[in-house]
Parts: sequence; structure tokens; C-alpha cells
Amino acid sequence: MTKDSMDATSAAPPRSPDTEAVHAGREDLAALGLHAVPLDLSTTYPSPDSRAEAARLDEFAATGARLEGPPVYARLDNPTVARFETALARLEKTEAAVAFASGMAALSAVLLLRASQGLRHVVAVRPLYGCSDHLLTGGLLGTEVTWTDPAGIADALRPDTGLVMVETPANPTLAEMDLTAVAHSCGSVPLLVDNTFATPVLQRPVEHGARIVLHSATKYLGGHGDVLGGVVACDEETARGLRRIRFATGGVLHPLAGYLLLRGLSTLPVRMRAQSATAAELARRLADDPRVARVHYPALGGAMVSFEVHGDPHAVIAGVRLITPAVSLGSVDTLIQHPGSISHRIIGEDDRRTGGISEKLLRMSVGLEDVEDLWHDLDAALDAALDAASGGAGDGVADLSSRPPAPRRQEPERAGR
Ligand code: MET
Repeated sequence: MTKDSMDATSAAPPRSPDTEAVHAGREDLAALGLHAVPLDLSTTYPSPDSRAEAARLDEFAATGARLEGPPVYARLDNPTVARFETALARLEKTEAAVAFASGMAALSAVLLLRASQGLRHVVAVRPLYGCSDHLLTGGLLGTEVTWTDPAGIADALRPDTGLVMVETPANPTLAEMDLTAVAHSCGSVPLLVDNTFATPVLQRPVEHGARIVLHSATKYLGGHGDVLGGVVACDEETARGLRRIRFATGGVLHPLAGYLLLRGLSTLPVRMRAQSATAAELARRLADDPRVARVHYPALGGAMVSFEVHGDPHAVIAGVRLITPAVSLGSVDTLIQHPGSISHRIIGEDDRRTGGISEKLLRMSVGLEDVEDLWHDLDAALDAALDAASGGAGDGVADLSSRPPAPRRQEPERAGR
């Protein structure tokens, strides 16, 4: 290789997210003589030089920096999980990422880190995922929350505010907010954005001024409904604090989960594009449908659609045959759930109302099935819901005379709150 061609290589443009999704965190594989990622299930590592290990442990305790060489013990670090962290950080365009056993373990670690720095107050905007709301509202980790709307963030900040937390598009209403404006309102207080629904394919919050990005990795990052995990993408200084919290509290991601999440990332961009296209089409059809009162679909796009029905939402859940009636989201198959009964049950009806979560609302995570097959299933379930509401026989045959008058044609509701 000539010097010129080496220079050209080192000046290579940043890789596209599609390429990073397949290659980030795996750059050393060829040198190792491997193609697939090695899965290291070790809980401990041989360390014949105790003095050197003591020095390495002191270094980790003092700084939280990742150890060079073997991790000593699996609660400190794991090489397979580290590959997933590297890849996710690359996709979110952050310096680092720290993985946890679940999204809730990840959020807990951020709250504990800020509380350990004497910053126990959190400003947050509803709606958030129900358990995030519950963790903040209940003060279970000794934090105190002030709920506000995006316009009220600056006024809600206090000297002991350690974090501003938002989720956009939000779970379950898909409400969106202007992240750049929100980040500006936070001043020097770090803004945490739950980016689970958008994924870095559609939105990279740090490009808008957020400092911390949270994912339930269980959802789109894993993508197949078979792995539970959480991850925080952030600057290296925050990551060091989070690694120390993770070591102390033990909410580590299992290496097999790290392996599956890295594998899931490979197809994240293509899954998101395909699932989003189908979701947008279903949102359009639902918005045109007289059995549906209101449709929520993000201006940002994405594979989540929420809608409110005129009939009984529970009958829609009971009526689907192809779509799986289950909580969670982000899998290759389509799921539907009633937030008032499951994902947001724990926060109670009043707080759901404050967050704009109607008891008629259904939340659907659109998968990779054919759009006509999905529509056929939804169509029958919506008929069943109307039958149930009107006390009909529920034979699944549409009786147009029993339907409420068709509302004005609506566009899927986008953005705003
Ligand atoms: C335990 S309920 C919810 C799981 C998941 N976070 C969801 O929103 O579906």
C-alpha cells in the first residue's frame, strides 16, 4: 500500500449506520481468525499475579474505566457484552455505552449515579413507559420527581436537579417533542432521552443536545422477542460512573444476551425500515376507518401505531388471531396490548389521564408480516369490538347498521402533545 493510499484510508468518511450495524464491535474478528462473534460465558478469569490484579481493581474502583485485559470477574465486564456496547455507542454516536440486565436496571443505574452525586431531583415529562413513571413517582431509589411539560422544564429545575427525563416518541401515546428545544431548556442539567421506540435508525438524541440515551434493548435492538436487556449510551465520564454502579449493584447483562443483542443490531436498520413502512400504511387505514376514533402515529415514523377505538378495546385484544395479544414491542412479529391494563397499569388511572393515555387506547408494535394479512386480522378484530360494544352476537360479521356514524376522515395524529 502506498503512503497516499494509506492516507486515503485513514481519511475515510464515517461509515453509514447500515454499515456500522453489521461491523461495529466486530473489527478484530478477522485478526482473531473468526467470522462469528465469540461468546464468552466465563464468570471468572485466571489471575496468577494477585498484586497486578489488586492494582487493576484499584484502578477500576477509582475511575470506572474499562480494564485492559481479562475482566477479573463477570460483574465487572464481559468481552461479548462489550462488543454490543461498542456497536450501540457507534450507532447512537456517543463515546460509550453501558449495558444492563434490563431497561429498568439501566434507568436505575442512572438515577443512582446522580443521587450518589447529591443530585436527587428529576424533572420529567409524561408520558413515559409505565414502570419508568412508577420508579420516579414512587421515589423507590430515593429520588424526587417534578412532572412538567416541555415548556415547563426550565422553571422546574432546582439546584439539586440531576436529570431531565423524556421519552419521544413516547410510550404509549407516541407523542413527540422538539428535542433540540428541550435540550436547550435543560441548561447544564443532563437530558436523558428514552430512545427505545425511535432507535438510532430514526433519531440520535445526542445530535439534538441530549447527554444520555436510554434503551430497553429488549425491544428493537434485540428485535426478536427473545432477549431482555437495557443500555445507556453516553459520554465516557458518565459511562465510568455507570460501570461502577453496575459493579456495585450487579444488574449486569448476561453474555448470551449481549451476543443476541449484537446479532440483533445487524438487522436493525432493515427491520426498522420494513416495519415502519407497514406501520405507516396501517396507521393510514386506521385513520380512514369509522370504527376507530383516533390514531397516533409519529411524524418521525417508526413501527409503533396507537389508536383509540369506538368499541371495546379489550374485545380487539381478544379478537386478533394473527397478531399476538401481548405486551412488549419491537419484535419481528406484530404485538398489540392495552396500556391501561398492562404497560401503564402500575401508574393508576389519574396519572394515565395526565399523560394523555385514554382507557380506549391500544398500542400496536408492527412486525414484518405482510400488510394485507395484518389488516385482515385487525379488520376482523375491530368488528368484534363493535359487536361487543353493541351487545351483538360477536360472529365476526360486520353489521354496518350497528356502527356509529362515521367521524370526519382523519389524518393519523402526528407529533405535539
Ligand atoms: C411489564 S409491562 C411493559 C413492557 C414494555 N416496556 C412495554 O412497554 O411494553
